[in-house]
Amino acid sequence: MDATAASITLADVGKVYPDGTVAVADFSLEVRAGELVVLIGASGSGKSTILRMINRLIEPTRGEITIDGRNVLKQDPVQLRRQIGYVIQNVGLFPHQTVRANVGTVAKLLGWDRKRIGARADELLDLVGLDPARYGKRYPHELSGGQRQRVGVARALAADPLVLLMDEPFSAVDPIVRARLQEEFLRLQAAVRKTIVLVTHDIDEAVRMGDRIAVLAEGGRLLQYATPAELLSRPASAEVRDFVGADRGIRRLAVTPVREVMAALDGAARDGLPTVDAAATLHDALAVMLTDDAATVLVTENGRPVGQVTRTAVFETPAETAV
Ligand SMILES: Nc1ncnc2c1ncn2[C@@H]1O[C@H](COP(=O)(O)OP(=O)(O)OP(=O)(O)O)[C@@H](O)[C@H]1O
Repeated sequence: MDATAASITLADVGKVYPDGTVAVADFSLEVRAGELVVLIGASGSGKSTILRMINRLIEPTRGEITIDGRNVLKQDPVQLRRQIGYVIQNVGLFPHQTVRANVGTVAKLLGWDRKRIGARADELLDLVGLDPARYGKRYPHELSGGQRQRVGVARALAADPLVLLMDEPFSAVDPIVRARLQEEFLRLQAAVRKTIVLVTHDIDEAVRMGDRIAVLAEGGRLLQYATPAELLSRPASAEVRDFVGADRGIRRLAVTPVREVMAALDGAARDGLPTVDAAATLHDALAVMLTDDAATVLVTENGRPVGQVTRTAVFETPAETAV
């Protein structure tokens, strides 16, 4: 298969556990190929259940799930899982196997020869920033929490899956390591462009990582499915607004491009005004304004001024959807 990523569709999916708990009532979502979608919501809202239905660790009680148009419920679950990377909170590395063997697990199950498995494991360790010569022969207990998490990601990517499912992948490490792992992971994702569904309860992580964010309430009720910027500037309901938090205005700055709020150049003197690139965020523009004590910055594209942003415009919130 040439494709490196696949679209995922969940249509009217539900899960009632044998004890009668309706974990997910009726959930639908489309994830585009190569997109990183975050599922976020209160504890018990059904996030993990939804994630695990995609690789059939949990069998849905209703609805249809397709990956690139193929119904996952009609595929052999073991075969299916080998094409889907899965990363969980405490990684679940095999304690008695070396790092290299852990990373090669799925490739081995797929019947690759030893040389190819070894080469692939080293390539993946490199990719997640662990020197194979230094770490390949170690055992999981000889690594830090952050390093273990990287091995988990390398293992999930080893068989080049079309889809990656991640359940609170960064929550077991301290905030500083977490931020670094998130950043590294985004760089990795820019290179491999997998289709990723990531579960978190951390709104900052969702905003930083997600191309789109699905906000869930109890029973897998989908409150809003939107880009981070849209979610923060136009929460669809009071429930979503409460969930994304009081400091959403600040978060919005980090995900809104200056391009979205810039005004036309007004003929007045531009000499000496600080500049930001059109690809920069409002957060960047504000930082420049504060550093240079300026009320206006010029927005440039390929070095030429194309617009301007004022300090007032930075803090203007677009009209919210009525609630
Ligand atoms: N095996 C099970 N049997 C019965 N109920 C279950 C089972 N697993 C989960 N549940 C229930 O289903 C609901 C959804 O659980 P799920 O783990 O999907 O939520 P979550 O959003 O991932 O929660 P958290 O953020 O706390 O991890 C919860 O009410 C939970 O108690």
